[in-house]
Amino acid sequence: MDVAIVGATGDVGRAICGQLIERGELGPTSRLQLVGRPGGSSGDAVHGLRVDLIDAHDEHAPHIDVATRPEDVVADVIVMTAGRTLPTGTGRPIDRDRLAEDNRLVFEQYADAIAAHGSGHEVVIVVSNPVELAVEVFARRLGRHRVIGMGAWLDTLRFRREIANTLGIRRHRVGGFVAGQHGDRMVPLWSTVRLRGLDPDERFEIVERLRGERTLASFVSEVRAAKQRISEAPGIAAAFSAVDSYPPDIQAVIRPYLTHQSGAKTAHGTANATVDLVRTVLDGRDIVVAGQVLLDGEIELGGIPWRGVLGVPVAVGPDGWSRVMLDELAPDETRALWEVAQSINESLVAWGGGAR
Ligand SMILES: NC(=O)c1ccc[n+]([C@@H]2O[C@H](COP(=O)([O-])OP(=O)(O)OC[C@H]3O[C@@H](n4cnc5c(N)ncnc54)[C@H](O)[C@@H]3O)[C@@H](O)[C@H]2O)c1
Repeated sequence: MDVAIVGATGDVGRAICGQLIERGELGPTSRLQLVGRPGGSSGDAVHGLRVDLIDAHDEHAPHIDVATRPEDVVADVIVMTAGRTLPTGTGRPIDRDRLAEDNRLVFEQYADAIAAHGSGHEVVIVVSNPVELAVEVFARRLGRHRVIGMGAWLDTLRFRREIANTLGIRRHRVGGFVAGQHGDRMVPLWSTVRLRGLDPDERFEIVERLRGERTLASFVSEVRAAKQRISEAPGIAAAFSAVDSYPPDIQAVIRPYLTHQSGAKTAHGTANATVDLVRTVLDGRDIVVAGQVLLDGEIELGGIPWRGVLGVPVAVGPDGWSRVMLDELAPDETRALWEVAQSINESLVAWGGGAR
């Protein structure tokens, strides 16, 4: 199987290339295509990146080649990680509208080229922000089931890690999903949390303790207040310490926010979640992950079959996602998901993404 990384020379793109090879997801008979921007600095840098990756991993590297035109992108799985990112630096405002304006053209350029020149079977994993806009643009051109945004899976892994960390166990013992919009408007689905090795009563008791009296009705305002408080910390180390005092779902939003703001960005965690999804597609079996997908009535929100991009648990296999895997949710979860879903559709219209 072949994988293409659009935006390979960016921070996230490089980390994905490294992890794909180091984790052994692409054997010597596979192909890794590094895609750079025609005329941009990445158009030159992809050639250098290719040599550097071969230098590092010659014994087990896949065949690595380069493309600098959207119409030359060829692979079974295409990872979209090109485009502008949110600025780093503490206290910098987050302007998603501006990001959407800049990146929409990049998304359209690649989506149009893949629709015109591709095999018709590629699965696209979207990393670039705003994830919801990119999913909308690619899904409308390539077909809904072949496009998965990885933001909900990254949010899910962060939520599981914060729960695991609070309990002093490893992340692989924690199950459960995050839905909604990637980032601040994620919806942590506490009702889906599972703890390996514990029976339902024990789990219920632990979740109650971790969560306290809170419901998702206060989640957005809690995140806002937490961000404000950590921004007032006397330094970055103090700000990271302050994060430890919050419940796991709030930590899952503000710790990566602070990581990005610190200037370190979140390239390795993002790459890990992306490579998970690539492996899931290459694996050949249906596996349940969370992802941003374009829904066409698969779930009901606000009493109507919902249409629009939303992060939900989905079964993913070699042809993309096939089914939404949501059992009955708690009332506060349904409500939060509905509010977020409406807000995403409004944003997509404002960003010219063409939500129905
Ligand atoms: N979904 C997530 O969880 C998540 C997490 C982190 C970053 N991101 C997003 O991923 C994207 C990349 O982040 P980064 O930190 O690697 O940014 P970066 O600035 O380091 O890299 C972006 C890369 O995209 C390339 N690029 C820009 N336009 C291009 C085009 N038309 N064709 C090919 N390449 C092009 C640039 O040359 C650069 O190499 C951003 O949109 C960022 O917001 C998403």
